[in-house]
Amino acid sequence: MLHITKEFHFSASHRLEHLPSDHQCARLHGHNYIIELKLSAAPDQLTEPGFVRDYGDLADFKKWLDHTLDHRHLNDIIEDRNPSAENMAMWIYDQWTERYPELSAVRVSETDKTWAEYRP
Ligand SMILES: Nc1nc2c(c(=O)[nH]1)N=C([C@H](O)[C@H](O)COP(=O)(O)OP(=O)(O)OP(=O)(O)O)CN2
Ligand SMILES: [Zn+2]
Repeated sequence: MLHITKEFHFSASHRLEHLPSDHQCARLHGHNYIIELKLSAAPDQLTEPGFVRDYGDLADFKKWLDHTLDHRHLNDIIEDRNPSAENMAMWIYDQWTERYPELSAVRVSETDKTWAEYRP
């Protein structure tokens, strides 16, 4: 298998529910998020130029990210689940798997030390 990844950045606020009230993440705070999309294909499925998919095709995702999540309060956008990094990774995967059938994983970083990954 061949795998490609591209990373995207946005900033947003959130507040995590179901945590003890003294947990720091129960309070309103923000992150400079990094999202990584991973796309995969078998060698015989590469496009003629030898791509899993042209990185440039992911411009749609960047536009959506800027419009939907950048400088927003995530609790207002992702209404059906707590906006943890894990839930964000699953939510983004579900929104984009139809548009990019080669999508194999979504990774979400909230801080420079943490990553959550969804790989169905
Ligand atoms: N498994 C998860 N744990 C935590 C999540 C999450 O989404 N999934 N989210 C948070 C907070 O929103 C935030 O990311 C804080 O993370 P944390 O690493 O605990 O915070 P710090 O940067 O302050 O950690 P230091 O160890 O002090 O650098 C919390 N947990
Ligand atoms: Zn947080």
